[in-house]
Amino acid sequence: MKGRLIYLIGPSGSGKDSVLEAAREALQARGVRIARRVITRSAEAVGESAEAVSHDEFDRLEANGAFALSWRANELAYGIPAQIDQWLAAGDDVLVNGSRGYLEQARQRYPGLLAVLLHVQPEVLRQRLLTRNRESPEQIEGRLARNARFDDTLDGVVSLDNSGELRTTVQALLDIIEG
Ligand SMILES: Nc1ncnc2c1ncn2[C@@H]1O[C@H](COP(=O)(O)OP(=O)(O)O)[C@@H](O)[C@H]1O
Ligand SMILES: O=P(O)(O)OC[C@H]1O[C@H](OP(=O)(O)OP(=O)(O)O)[C@H](O)[C@@H]1O
Repeated sequence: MKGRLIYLIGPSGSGKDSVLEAAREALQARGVRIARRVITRSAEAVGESAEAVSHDEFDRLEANGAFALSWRANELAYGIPAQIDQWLAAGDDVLVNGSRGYLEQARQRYPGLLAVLLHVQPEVLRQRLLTRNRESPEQIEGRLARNARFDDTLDGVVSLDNSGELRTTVQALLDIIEG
């Protein structure tokens, strides 16, 4: 039986990376694989959950079919390694840190995907982006402005609130996955 693609999305700063890291052990214990993204972001700004490459290297990888999914946003390019198709074919569930803007394309390739939309209250979101201190103030404003395009427009997604404690969100995510 084929595995299920779990496609975690939400505004920049809503906590996708944090939730993935906090849930990593529990997910692995349940046999859920977590895809490591490839991103054209500077190496210092990428942790365990992503690999940094140059724009040229990204384009080369993409042209060579290295990605199951790839998209561009926030002046960056993001790729999900093609290896996830082997995991899914072997029957494993796979969790990816996805993009709202790319949801429909992802659905076309993986019709049965489970989309989980992380959200936090707007004032909390701005504060978290500022506290994270990874982007410039202009880039933060750009990311907040990008959200307006997605308000209430995402069909067929399960909502997951991350306004409170991380461990509460992790438990709720595990509940969603276990259905
Ligand atoms: N539940 C939470 N409570 C408090 N801070 C959080 C919570 N979730 C995430 N954060 C913080 O918010 C910031 C953005 O989280 P991050 O995981 O980088 O978001 P994303 O990957 O969606 O952009 C980080 O500084 C992170 O430590
Ligand atoms: O279409 P959107 O839903 O707006 O998503 C666009 C991209 O922004 C986020 O990544 P980003 O590199 O910004 O990671 P971050 O969320 O950790 O900031 C998200 O994971 C997507 O890759």
